[in-house]
Amino acid sequence: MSSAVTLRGVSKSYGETLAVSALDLTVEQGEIVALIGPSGCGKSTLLRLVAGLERPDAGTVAVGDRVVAGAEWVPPERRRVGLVFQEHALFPHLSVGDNIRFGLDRQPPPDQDARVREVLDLVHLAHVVDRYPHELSGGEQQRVALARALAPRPEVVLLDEPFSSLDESLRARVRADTVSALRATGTTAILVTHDQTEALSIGDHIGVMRAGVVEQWGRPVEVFERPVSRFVASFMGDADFLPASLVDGGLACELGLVTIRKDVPDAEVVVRPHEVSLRLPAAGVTGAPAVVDRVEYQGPFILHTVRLASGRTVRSWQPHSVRYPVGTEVLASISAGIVPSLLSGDAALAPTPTPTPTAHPDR
Ligand SMILES: Nc1ncnc2c1ncn2[C@@H]1O[C@H](COP(=O)(O)OP(=O)(O)OP(=O)(O)O)[C@@H](O)[C@H]1O
Repeated sequence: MSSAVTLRGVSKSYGETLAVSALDLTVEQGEIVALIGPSGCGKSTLLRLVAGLERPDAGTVAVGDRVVAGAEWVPPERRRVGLVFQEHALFPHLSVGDNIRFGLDRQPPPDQDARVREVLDLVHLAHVVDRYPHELSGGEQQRVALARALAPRPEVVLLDEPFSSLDESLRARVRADTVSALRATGTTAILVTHDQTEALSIGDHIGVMRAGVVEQWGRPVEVFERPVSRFVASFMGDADFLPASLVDGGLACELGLVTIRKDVPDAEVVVRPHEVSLRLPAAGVTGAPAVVDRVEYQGPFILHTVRLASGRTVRSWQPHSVRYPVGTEVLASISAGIVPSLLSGDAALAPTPTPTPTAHPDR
């Protein structure tokens, strides 16, 4: 598979601020990539560098096989890059059809008309071709913006928080329409988002950015289940950190044995709320004694925060039907089949051999 976008050693500063720092990135053709990271980490700057709205101070940017920044400079309008921003940025005085036709001015008018119909069909908005932007809902405007970006058949579409101005239920629908339009046309896309669920659900790859660099690049499951650092573990979902110590069978945290390896005495264990089981004490039930400290109703789940004997707390999602009142004594353990990530300092350790699922240091 050939690359659609390649960045090599790309840096960009604004005065004293290093927005993007010696960054390497390869996006394959047809992929949807989600970039996520805290505010100010350089996500939008990266998109602007690919679009040609900024020039890199160092490094090269290529779109397809063509270098567009670095040794060469190709202006934005000749990069075959489509843009969709948070603010829909449609021309208010042009109809939907003319907004889309705007980027097709080099094609004969009959071809333009056919393409306008085609891209509006893709986003299920053929019926609004003659309306003006103010006659559309926010979600419709965003889908028209996508149609306009797709119309000239770009090599890559860059989407900068395209759904963030939409309310939650609409966002899910527009997101699904966007993904299916991108997939149907095989268009490569780089999407900037603040929303972890969005990144995990639509990215073929996710780049977790921090301070101008991509701290982890991986498939959603890798980024979520095998974070490379404390930062990624805490940024991509809720995580609690428990110190581990050496016991007879390997390395254990307060919730039980986590690995048979013994070579990392100062490790910490990363546990997420869906990985922690809580059960009421009974014969044959094992786990670390804990007391329910806080209970939050979260719709499909009930988040329980429990205090362990050490005074540390961990969170556990319980199904809708289970709600232990504050003060309930429970036994907490890492759910069967879960292999928690381990940290040494701020860096993750490579995946480790697992203990037998029932092992617990207290029993
Ligand atoms: N035109 C500019 N002039 C000066 N500084 C800038 C400019 N654009 C961005 N920056 C700075 O560069 C850094 C990266 O900004 P960027 O907009 O790329 O971050 P971001 O990750 O997209 O943030 P957000 O999620 O808040 O949109 C920030 O510190 C920002 O203040």
